[in-house]
Amino acid sequence: MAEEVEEQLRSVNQELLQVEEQLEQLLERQQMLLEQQTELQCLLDSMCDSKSEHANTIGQKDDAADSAKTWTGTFPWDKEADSALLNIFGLSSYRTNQREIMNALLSGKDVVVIMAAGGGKSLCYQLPALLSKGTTLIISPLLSLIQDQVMGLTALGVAAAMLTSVTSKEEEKTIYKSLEKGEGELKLLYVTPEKIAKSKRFMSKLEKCNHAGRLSIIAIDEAHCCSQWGHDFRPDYKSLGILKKQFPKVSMIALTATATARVQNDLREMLQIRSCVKFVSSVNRPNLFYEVREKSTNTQAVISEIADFIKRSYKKKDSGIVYCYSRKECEQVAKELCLQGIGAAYYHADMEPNARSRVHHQWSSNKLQVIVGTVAFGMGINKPDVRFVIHHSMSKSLETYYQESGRAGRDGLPSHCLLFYKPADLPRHSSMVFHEHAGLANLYSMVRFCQSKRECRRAAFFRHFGEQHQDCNGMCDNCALGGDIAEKDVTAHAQSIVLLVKEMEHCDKKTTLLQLADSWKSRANQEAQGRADIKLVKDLKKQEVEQVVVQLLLDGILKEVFQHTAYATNAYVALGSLWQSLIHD
Ligand SMILES: Nc1ncnc2c1ncn2[C@@H]1O[C@H](COP(=O)(O)OP(=O)(O)OP(=O)(O)O)[C@@H](O)[C@H]1O
Repeated sequence: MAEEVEEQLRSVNQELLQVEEQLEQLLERQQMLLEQQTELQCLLDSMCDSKSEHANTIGQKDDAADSAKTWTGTFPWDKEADSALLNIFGLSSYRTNQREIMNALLSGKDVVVIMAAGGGKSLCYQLPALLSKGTTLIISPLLSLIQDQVMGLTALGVAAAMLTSVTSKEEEKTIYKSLEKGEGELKLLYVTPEKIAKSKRFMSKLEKCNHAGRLSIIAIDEAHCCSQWGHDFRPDYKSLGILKKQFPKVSMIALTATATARVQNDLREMLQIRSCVKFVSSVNRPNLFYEVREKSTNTQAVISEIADFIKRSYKKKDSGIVYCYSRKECEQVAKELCLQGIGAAYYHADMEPNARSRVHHQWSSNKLQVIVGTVAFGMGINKPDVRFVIHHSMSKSLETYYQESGRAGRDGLPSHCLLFYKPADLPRHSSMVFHEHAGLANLYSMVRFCQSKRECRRAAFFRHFGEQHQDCNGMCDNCALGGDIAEKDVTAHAQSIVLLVKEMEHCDKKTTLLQLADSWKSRANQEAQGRADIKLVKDLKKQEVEQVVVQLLLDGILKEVFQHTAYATNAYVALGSLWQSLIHD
């Protein structure tokens, strides 16, 4: 009798365990669906926004949704603006939306600008700053970016200054006098967001400047840094919401090259400019050719392929950038490229600032053909004639990749963006971004881009940024060469990989992505001995098995889990919530 009860108890316990497991899986699935729901709602909102913007152009009046068309007419400052454009900036005409943005801003509107890398965002606040009475405040995330801008403006004879960690006490005094008492001319003042977040003294001077009617415009550069959903969230940007509260009458302009619908909504919310005028230019860069190549597991072979590509395609030694994942890789790749006769030098955050700016300067002045950098070689690069950007490893998100590759061809001439991808690069990336908000989701969108052998690369960008599809004109590998793909049905392989993980989990064994691919391949080959139905396994190369595993991760059938050791975060593979449907299909 007791044995029977014990047996029943065991069975109930077992079923309870299964129920708990299923509950956990359902909760995860719920979380994933909730995130998707928010994402889709944002996308829908932004579509409605642009619909009402369109309605506005054909006659309906809606203050919150003005369109570019509203801002094309004649304005009192036209003459003065045209003259400053030519005589100060040396430019003969406006680029798309620049004039309209200026008109909206000078009419007292708050403005959000999404404009592709190299589109000419700076002019959108610099020109209005010169036409306005008083000082324009610009918040920008990086010291180097600020230094470049102030140097450029000063060379044009514009009264620009910055308040940063490298500003001398003397300069600071002059700037504060100008803000407080209007002494001396100060048209543009650049600060980092920390100044707004942490300096009460600065905020009180700004208050006085505004009180005297001398704070004309507030510009937020790289505004995607406001959003946790963006690829480069900066906590100090969170405090910028105070600006609209404190200076409600001062027009604000927020600018970025990349913002999904969700990021756009987020930054409008954060900056308290919900009823702003939005100017969204296309993310399309028609002159860039996008290509993803399979990356060899042999380090030397990858570098040789990069060197061959550069030597064969750019006989005139045109400028280029090679992005690497780590500082060590940067140094190694630069050294190898030099050995293969290419003028290259590395650039990363571990270098002396002087050495870094020397390398940057040599490259900018064409004394050096290739700069091999980490992400530290980032914002503020405005060399127009970069003919190629090569990624030795993928970026951590599609937005980051769009920005980095977008440094090619800012002059509008044909340029090449080449990315080397191998599935084995995923684990080190994922353990790096795991702690970031939406880090894994952003990384997976990058991996989807790399894994795809069919979809137009541009279409992936359009979808990601919620934009309508435009013709690629054969300017990506999948459109240009898409016909030659050999298809393999890997359903059976995928199912047996999932079963292997299930078995491992049952025995409480952990496995990394690469170990899993390895152990599955050797086991499957053993099983295949003498069995016709699983012969296919032998057809798969190791990289292809890894690709199948990665695809299972992207589809949520497998998931990455992370564990801390004393030294590192290790990524393991576990079963995701959809495994049952895969097994039972
Ligand atoms: N109207 C114009 N006519 C010709 N060139 C222009 C015009 N406006 C801007 N440019 C040039 O385009 C280049 C890019 O401008 P800017 O640095 O403002 O781009 P950006 O949109 O801020 O790019 P990023 O996001 O990469 O920083 C600069 O060299 C600038 O002088």
